[in-house]
Amino acid sequence: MSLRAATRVTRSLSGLLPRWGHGQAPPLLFSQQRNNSTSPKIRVEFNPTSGVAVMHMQSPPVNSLSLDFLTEFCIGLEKLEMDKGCRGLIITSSQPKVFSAGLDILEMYGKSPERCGEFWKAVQEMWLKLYGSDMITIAAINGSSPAGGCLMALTCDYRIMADQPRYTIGLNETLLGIVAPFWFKDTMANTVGHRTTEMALQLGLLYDPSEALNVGLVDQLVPEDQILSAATQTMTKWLAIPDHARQITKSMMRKPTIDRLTSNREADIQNFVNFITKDSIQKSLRAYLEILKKKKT
Ligand SMILES: CCCCCCCCCC/C=C\CC(=O)SCCNC(=O)CCNC(=O)[C@H](O)C(C)(C)COP(=O)(O)OP(=O)(O)OC[C@H]1O[C@@H](n2cnc3c(N)ncnc32)[C@H](O)[C@@H]1OP(=O)(O)O
Repeated sequence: MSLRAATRVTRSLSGLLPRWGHGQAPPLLFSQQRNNSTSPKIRVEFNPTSGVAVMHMQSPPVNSLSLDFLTEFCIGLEKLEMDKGCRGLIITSSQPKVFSAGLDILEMYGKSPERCGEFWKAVQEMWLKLYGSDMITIAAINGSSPAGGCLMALTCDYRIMADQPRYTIGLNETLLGIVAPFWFKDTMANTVGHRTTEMALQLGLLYDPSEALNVGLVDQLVPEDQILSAATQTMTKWLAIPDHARQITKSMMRKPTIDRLTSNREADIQNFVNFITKDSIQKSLRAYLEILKKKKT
């Protein structure tokens, strides 16, 4: 069953699910340990000669954005940002078929409000650091990239996607019964425009690569085995622009969007915590997780 179809089933399933109290975890049916491995979730290769770093996301099975992942990602990004020799960053995945599955649903399910707040702060931090980066950032999207994974790609300066029709990308939050926050919406609207964003967000559209190229969600499609060489070629063009002029221009374009979150950070965390810990939302997330599990059987 496709996830789209599966999500329709979520709605009919939800009435059958048991109720549980606010902030109280229902019985754990899912492995909550999966992302607790101590092996690095990010591998960075930096070439001092070209001034370009490649960040490989390697958090099995699907590079979901857990608190640990986001913390490691931000530390890696900060180190590169502070290195004056590093001018460009390519972000890609080492996991087969998936760029990133988006936010780790297990971080939003059955967790205390405090933990949810800590998690959301890390999501904000990732976006603020990447959207505001002085480096040239290119997403080499070599797999599916729903929701938070799409946000991560949108946050870069340029997106190259593997031309593989079974891969999809988009902000599909509404399909899970959740709402993309205003800064997800702003990031998408800044890329593809208001009308496309309005429709895509309401319908939770996941685009295949050609559709994504058509609406401007990605900038280029290439065969999967050429994705890193294409990203390197594009990087070379961008590196030819004087850094200070490019950085000031980038900041001019992005600052109003960044300021909007920066000046509302605490309220945004509170909104997230209030929303995600609601019984009805927890119920949708639980049903969605069950469907993801059942997909295999
Ligand atoms: C009023 C306004 C207030 C605003 C409040 C804010 C509200 C919250 C906003 C939240 C914003 C963003 C949300 C997200 O990013 S939610 C995540 C959305 N992601 C998805 O829907 C993707 C789901 N996954 C997939 O579609 C597929 O897994 C895949 C990525 C296409 C890969 O397919 P696959 O066939 O290769 O792998 P699959 O068998 O499905 O999965 C392998 C295992 O990974 C688990 N898994 C998949 N995705 C996630 C995930 N996002 N989090 C946690 N775990 C995930 C899956 O369950 C399998 O597990 P297991 O191997 O069976 O144990």
